[in-house]
Amino acid sequence: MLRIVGAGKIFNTNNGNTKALEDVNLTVARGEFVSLVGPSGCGKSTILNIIAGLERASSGKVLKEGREITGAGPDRVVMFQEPALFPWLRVIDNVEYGMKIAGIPKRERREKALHYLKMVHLTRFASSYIHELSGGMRQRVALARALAMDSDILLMDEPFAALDSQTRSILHGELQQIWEATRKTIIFVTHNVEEAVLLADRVAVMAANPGRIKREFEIKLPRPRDMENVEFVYLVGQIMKELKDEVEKVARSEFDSGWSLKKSTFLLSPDSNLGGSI
Ligand SMILES: Nc1ncnc2c1ncn2[C@@H]1O[C@H](COP(=O)(O)OP(=O)(O)OP(=O)(O)O)[C@@H](O)[C@H]1O
Repeated sequence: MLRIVGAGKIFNTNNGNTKALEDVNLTVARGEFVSLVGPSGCGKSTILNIIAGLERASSGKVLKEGREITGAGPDRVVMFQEPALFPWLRVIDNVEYGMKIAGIPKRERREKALHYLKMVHLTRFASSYIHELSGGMRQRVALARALAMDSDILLMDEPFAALDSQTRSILHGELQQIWEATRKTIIFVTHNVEEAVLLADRVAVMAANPGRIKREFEIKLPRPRDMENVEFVYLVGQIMKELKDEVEKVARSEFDSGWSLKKSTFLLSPDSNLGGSI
């Protein structure tokens, strides 16, 4: 069980202090898949970084199995939008890299790397270099590398945002299979409400200025989920509605006066991906 208890975060910058998070409370059960959605700048990445131990909360705390997280650890792995792979290493060596740093013996890490490359269907490309792969394949290498660390928590920060919708859809399928096979706890940040509802057990909607959790939606639809299912569409609509005020609030503070967000722009965006707006 992972518990964020009353977490706040203040960044001190040259332009003064930014209150990025205030009183964030979130509990994630072992093996649960939780998505975080919210307007741009509401602190989604900051929450992931605090859980990862890459940032310290200014107030409150994060507990994992009752123990306070005070720094980074191999039990929590982060996966970013840009896969950050080493171009001079082959695919297999990229997957092995973290294990090598962790001091895992060569034979064991090779076996594990092959196991996870198989899971992301990239065995054939084990000896390829990164520039020879498409964006989707690179992100699958990053996923294999993250899985190979054997962490029990996978923190994913908009991992598929840069991919085209077909590739993203394939990766959704793979991620669901992997999650079902490994039962890792996943916290998944996305701007795409459909993606959140498709994958998660629970969607936490955040508010901005300061960042906090506004509402949580349990997604009880059976898997694999059908995006055209009436209940699916209804849930996406409900979450979008919850977000709309927040997105408007942020947009108003960022745009000129007189700006307004048309309802149609918001609800009818092609794949519920509100891009930079949320
Ligand atoms: N290292 C930092 N130093 C100063 N301010 C920061 C730092 N990191 C984040 N912030 C600020 O904290 C707030 C939350 O940022 P964060 O990146 O967590 O939001 P986000 O919801 O992930 O945004 P987006 O959806 O645009 O990626 C923003 O106002 C941001 O400018």
